[in-house]
This record gives sequence, structure tokens and C-alpha cells, in this order.
Amino acid sequence: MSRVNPVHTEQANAISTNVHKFGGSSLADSACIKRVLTIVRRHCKKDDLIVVSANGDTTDTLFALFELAEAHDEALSSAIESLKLSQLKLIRELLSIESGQPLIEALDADIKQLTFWLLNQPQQFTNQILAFGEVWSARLLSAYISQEYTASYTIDARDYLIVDDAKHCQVQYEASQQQFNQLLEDQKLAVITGYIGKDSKGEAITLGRNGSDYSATIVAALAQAKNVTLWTDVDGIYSADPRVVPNARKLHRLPNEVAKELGRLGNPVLHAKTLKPLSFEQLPHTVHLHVASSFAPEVLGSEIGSFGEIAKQELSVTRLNDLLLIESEFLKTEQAKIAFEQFSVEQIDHELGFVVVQQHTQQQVTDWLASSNVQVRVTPIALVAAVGHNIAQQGNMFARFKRATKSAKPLRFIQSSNNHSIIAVLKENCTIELLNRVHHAMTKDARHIGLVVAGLGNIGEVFLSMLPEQLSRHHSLENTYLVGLLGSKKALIRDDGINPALAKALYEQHANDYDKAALMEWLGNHPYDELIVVDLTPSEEFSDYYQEFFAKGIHVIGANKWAASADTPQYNRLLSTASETGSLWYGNTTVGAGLPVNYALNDLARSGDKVIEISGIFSGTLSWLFESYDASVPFSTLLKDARNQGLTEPDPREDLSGKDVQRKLLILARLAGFELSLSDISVQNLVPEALQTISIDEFLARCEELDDYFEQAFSDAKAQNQCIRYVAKFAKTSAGYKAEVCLAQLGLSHAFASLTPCDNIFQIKSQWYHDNPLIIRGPGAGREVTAGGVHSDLVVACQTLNKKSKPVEIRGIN
Ligand SMILES: NC(=O)C1=CN([C@@H]2O[C@H](COP(=O)(O)OP(=O)(O)OC[C@H]3O[C@@H](n4cnc5c(N)ncnc54)[C@H](O)[C@@H]3O)[C@@H](O)[C@H]2O)C=CC1
Ligand SMILES: N[C@@H](CC=O)C(=O)O
Repeated sequence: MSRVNPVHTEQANAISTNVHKFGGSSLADSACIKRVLTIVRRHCKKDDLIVVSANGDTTDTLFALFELAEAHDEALSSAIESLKLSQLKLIRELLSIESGQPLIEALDADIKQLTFWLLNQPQQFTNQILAFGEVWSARLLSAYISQEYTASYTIDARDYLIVDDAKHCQVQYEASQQQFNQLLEDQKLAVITGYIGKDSKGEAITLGRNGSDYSATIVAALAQAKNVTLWTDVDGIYSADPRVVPNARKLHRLPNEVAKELGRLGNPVLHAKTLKPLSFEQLPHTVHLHVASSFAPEVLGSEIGSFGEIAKQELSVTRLNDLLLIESEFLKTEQAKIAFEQFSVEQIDHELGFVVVQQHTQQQVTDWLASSNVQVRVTPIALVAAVGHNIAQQGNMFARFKRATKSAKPLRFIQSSNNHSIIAVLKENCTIELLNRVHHAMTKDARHIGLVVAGLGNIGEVFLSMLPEQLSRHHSLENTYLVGLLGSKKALIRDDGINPALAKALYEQHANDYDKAALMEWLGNHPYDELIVVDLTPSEEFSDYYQEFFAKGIHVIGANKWAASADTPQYNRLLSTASETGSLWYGNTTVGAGLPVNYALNDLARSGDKVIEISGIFSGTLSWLFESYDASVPFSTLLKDARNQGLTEPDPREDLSGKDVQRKLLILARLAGFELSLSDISVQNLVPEALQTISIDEFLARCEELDDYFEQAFSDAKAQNQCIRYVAKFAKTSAGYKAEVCLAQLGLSHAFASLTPCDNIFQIKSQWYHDNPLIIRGPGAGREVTAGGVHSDLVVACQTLNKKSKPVEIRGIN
């Protein structure tokens, strides 16, 4: 399941073999296998390789048969029969009579052989007996794929995978690769048995616990695959065990070295051995390992590989209980260093002379030490560890970790030799409470938020120029990363982040052409906990994307007014999709730039007040123009000036036509709880018909044609000791409401008459603010105030998102 990033051409061109491994729980019954087929159809190319575990608990059943055989228990034959029936059931439920018949015959023969071995020499054939689980599983899936989708064949790993011995499972890569290559068939999907292999004498062996994951990464190394996906029953690697740490986050991208450390310290999904082949030195590239859920294949899982700085900041916390600390002077010797390679140990420190082992390894280790005639001290202990790239070298992290574990009075702290973990050795098991405390202290439970900025014009540029300082200033923005910049034709998308201080230059150098489909594909697969699109475009087309953004759970902060003033059905659809997926939609700057008018109306509505009337001057441009205009300078000269200051819409006719004000009045009326559309608001257009449909450039060239009209309007008003102002008014009436935006003559003492040029004024009458209305006044347009208002929305959005914890669906870990 390699992440697609069509905006990035280098990645889009990479064609490679992928390995997909399906675990036992993903193949447990016919419903699961059907789900696997859907994944195969969607994600597997013909030259991909599939590795399987045994169906459901077949391996446990085979172990149980073995024990019954050893005990000469007479329940053996009925247990064999029920195993056979469960396999027959799968064959019959999935395959037609024709495709199923060869499998039934093969199963009959296998069951005869299995029965013979169990009754005669179970010990000698243990591995052959256990291998049946994977053989049956591979055979069934391959036949099912052939029947339903495309030609497929099986490979029995005992025909190519040579490992040195069952304990260490060191792969003989060269010999295995030669044999493996001979088994591959063209244009067919291979289904390969996991968990099993052979030793150098050709005898069957198994790869031990979680052996199928190991098989998958070995296959990846042999096939020089680029990606391995472990399809399992959890949807990724979390920052702590999500069954007991509710604030655990999915780690979307994990550097290889950190994943290895997590595996070593007992992560239930990642196993140290699984990751070994990924660093096989003869590989021409880094293999990326993905963990995804076959029960929710559409959910993006975790990816392990080589990444840039953002992924290196991921932290996680893990615990290992029921361990033993074995201390001995002997452990300080050179001899011990070599000898201890044979044991599976959690930690070893030759300088201080101790090892940490799981309790089941104790006997092995202490027997061996006793046979070497050395004194040992054994203490029951537990470990709690914080794992992250070079964490041991970060003094502040170590200090935090010490504070968080202080109450458990650790016996000692260990820094792993690779620097990727710090470990506290505890004398009692690490409780859930302690694990949560350490997780909170180390990760601050913060979510990682990706930011995509669309529209790099007036407001976009200033927004970006303020971003570096804002990111370092606000705690809630600590894990917010700029990952995308979108212009109308070109996009720069970087999973690893874009340096906000160099954003514009990087965009100019590296942005690629993009289309909507490519953009949506990336947005649907982004590696962040949350993604915010900041819409600083004036584009109606871009606002049409919101529906898809919300459907994908993406949040939107918009200065763009189109979506919030869309027609009623479309607007309601946006609201309900956002609410279904938990997407945030903030647009404080759509009205009054940075003024908190949207917040105020939201607050009144939330508190139970009822708005009766909203009126005022809602256009910064028109405010600036009419406050400044005294007929001494032509109106058109002022208009061009307002445009140069970044006050006007990209097309100033949006302001002059009253459309911009009409949209703003609609947005406010909706916030106050009224249902209406633009067509319900009457509007006076100040652009003469002849200038309405020509291009912007032509309009700007001809805008002197406006001058006479405004000179006349100004002198008419002046003659009556009045002024002209473009006023918006929404009022509740007994028949419903009345809404209009128009040029009005106002007395010079009117509250809307003498504003600082560019100021907006919002007068809100409500049940609570009746005789003395609520007034909000201040600059209503301009680059800084608008970009500042967008930043204010961003801070609130990040604060909200950081408090959000996503429920994790857990199906048990296989
Ligand atoms: N200028 C102001 O004082 C205020 C502006 N706004 C709103 O902010 C938005 C931006 O305004 P300005 O920066 O002044 O406009 P601008 O014209 O200076 O910049 C807009 C940028 O968006 C880009 N763009 C257009 N369509 C696009 C698309 N489909 N995808 C990506 N980029 C696209 C354009 O190429 C341009 O670079 C507008 O929606 C405006 O209504 C809101 C409050 C105040
Ligand atoms: N052009 C608009 C910009 C803000 O919305 C205005 O002048 O008010």
C-alpha cells in the first residue's frame, strides 16, 4: 500500500514490486478472505508477491494436535477431523465445485499424511506438521484469486528459503535468492507461505513467533521490493498501546531505526526480527514497511522507512513487564559479549554487568551462567521506555522522562547504545497509570497537524511571512507543519514539510503542475493526524472542493467567501458533511477581515440570544473609498489606490457591484441562525452595465467612466449636508426578514458616517442588545489584519484539534 503522491513526479514514476502479507486474523474465515480479495484487487499488481499466515487459529490447532499426539489422547482423531472440516468449509464457501475439487483432494492427502506423522513420529515431523497451516492457506487464497480475479500460483517457502538454524533464523540470502528466482512465474500473482523455510540440509523449519511477518520482509529483500505491507487487524503503530493509553496517536511515518528500537522493546506489532531484512545491505534502495488493517483498508496505516526531520520527531512510549534483571561480574567480560549473542535479551550492559531478560528466558540464561560457574543476582523488574530518534541525546527529553517516572522510583535509567531509547528500570510492573503519565509527559498528547495553504497572493504571502513566528510562539502549533502550497495551477506538496521561512522561494523553484484528482489523491493519503487547508484564494472553483475536503475529514480555514455564501442546499450539505466527519470550518475573515464579528454572532447564538437586526458598513474597500472621497481626486484614482493597498477583491468590481457585501451579509445572517440565500438579499450594483462583463484589465483601463456618477452622488448628498455610504442591513420582520445592500445618503452624525477610512462597522441588535446595540468596529480589509485573522483561526483550530482524541478500534493483535 505505497502512499501515492501524484504531485511528486519522481515518486509517481517509480514502478516496483510490492509484498503484501496477510496475517491469520485477516484470513480467519470466508468473509475475511473475501475482504482480502478486495484488497488484492485494489492494491496488487501482477508482479507483486503475497505472503500468508495460516487461516485464523490453524497453527494453534496444529500445536494442540501435536500435544494430543504426544499424550496419546484419544481425542486426537476427532480433533483432526474437525480441523479437516474447518478447511473444507472454507474451500466450499469460497470456491466453485470445479476449482475446489483439486484442493479437496490435496487436503485429503495432507490429512492422511498429518495423521500418520501424528500417530507415529510427531517429534520428528513437528515442523512439517506445523507447515500445513500456511500451505493450506496459500493454496486456498491462490485458488480463490485465480477464480475471482487473475491467474495465481503458490510458492512453498520450503522450496527456497534457507535459514541457518531455527533459533537465530539467519537467512542465507544468496542461495535462497537463486532458488526463489527459479520459482517465479510471469504475469501471475504468487501466494507464498509465510512462517516456514528449510535449513541447509533441506529439513523443514519454522521461523518462530511472528515468523510470517519475517517471511514477508525476507521475500521483500529477495525480490528487491520497494514496499512491504503487513495487513493485519490493527491499523498501525501507535505512540503507546492504544488499548490502555486513550491519547495514543497513530505514528504515520516511523524512521527505520526507531521502529527497530520499538520492536526490540516489545511493540506488539513490530518485531525486531521482521525489520532485519529491511536493512539487508545488498538492497539497492530502502524498503518501506507499511502496517495496515485488512478490516479497514481505506484507513492509512503506518509507514516505516527512511524519512526527513518531521518523522524523526515522533515519540512513543512502551512498557515491558515481568522481566528479570540478572547481574554478574562475568557479564563484564569479553567472553560474555560473544556468549550472549545466543540469548534473546531485552537489554545488556557489559560495562555495568547486567542483562534484562524475559522470565521465560531466565532458566536458559541462569543455567548457562551456572555452568560457567559464576555468581549471579536475579531481580524481578519491569521497563518503561520512551523511544524516538536520538532521544537519548536530548537532555530536555531525558529530564522530562525522569520527572514522569520519578514516583515509580526507578532502580536505574538506561540509554540504549543507538540513542533511540531511554529506559527506566522499575522494581514493580509498569502500571497503566504510569504508562499514561509518561506518554503525556513525553508527547504532550499533541496531534501532528499538516497545513496546506492555497492562494499565494496578497493575503497568502503575508500569512506565510507571519507563519514561522506564529509556529514558534504558540504551544498549540508546536506540531503543526507546512506541507503544501497551492497556486491556481502549480502545487508543492512535501510530506516531510516545507520550511515556512523559504516557502515562497521553494514554491517558485519546485512546484509542479497539478489537477484536482492528483490533489485529492494526496489529500486522502496524507501522513498527518489532521490536515488543515487554508483557503486564501478568491476562487469559486476551489470552494467547490470543500465538500470533498470535509468528506475526507480535512479541516478548512477560509478567507474565501464563496462556500459560506453558497446556495442554501449546498451550504447545508457542507455543514452536515463537516459535522459527520468532525471537520472544522472556520472563516472569521470572510467578514470584517480580522474583526471578531463571526465569533460574536456565534457566541450570541450559542448563548441563547436572538438576533433581530444586523447592519453596518461591511466593505473595507467601499469604506476607504467613501471616507476618502471628496471629489478633489477622481473616484477611479482612489479605486486603483485601494487595489494597490490590497484592500479590494482581486477584481474590484466584486466590491463595487455590492456582491462582496451581499455575501458578507448572508454569512452573518446565517451565523445568526437565519436560512436564506444570496437571491434573498437585494443589491445595488455600482458598476455601470458597460463595464460589468469586460476583462479586469479592460475595466481598470476604463474605470474613469465611473467618475461622473460618483461626483454627482457626492455633490447631491453634500447639498443636503449628508454623505454617501455603502450600507448593509438585515432585519427580522413580522413577515420573515428584509435584507438589502445599497448606496445610502446618511446624516453626518450617523454612526456609519465618520469612520476611519477602511474601517468596518457592525451594529447588532438582539434581545439582549436591544436599545443599545452591540457595535464592532475596526479595519475591515488589508493584508496584515486579514492574515492575522486567519492566524487567529489557525490557533483556535489547532487548540481544538490537539484536544481531540480519536477512538481506536482494536481487534486484538495477532
Ligand atoms: N484583501 C483583503 O483585505 C481580504 C481578502 N479576503 C479574501 O481573501 C482571499 C484572497 O484575497 P487576496 O489575497 O487579496 O487575493 P489575490 O488575488 O491577491 O490572491 C489570490 C491568489 O489565489 C490564487 N488562486 C486563484 N485561484 C486559485 C485556485 N483555484 N487554487 C489555488 N490558488 C488560486 C491566485 O493565483 C492568487 O495568487 C479572497 O477570497 C478575498 O475575498 C478576505 C478578507 C479581506
Ligand atoms: N474586498 C474586501 C476585502 C475583505 O473582505 C473589502 O474591501 O472588504
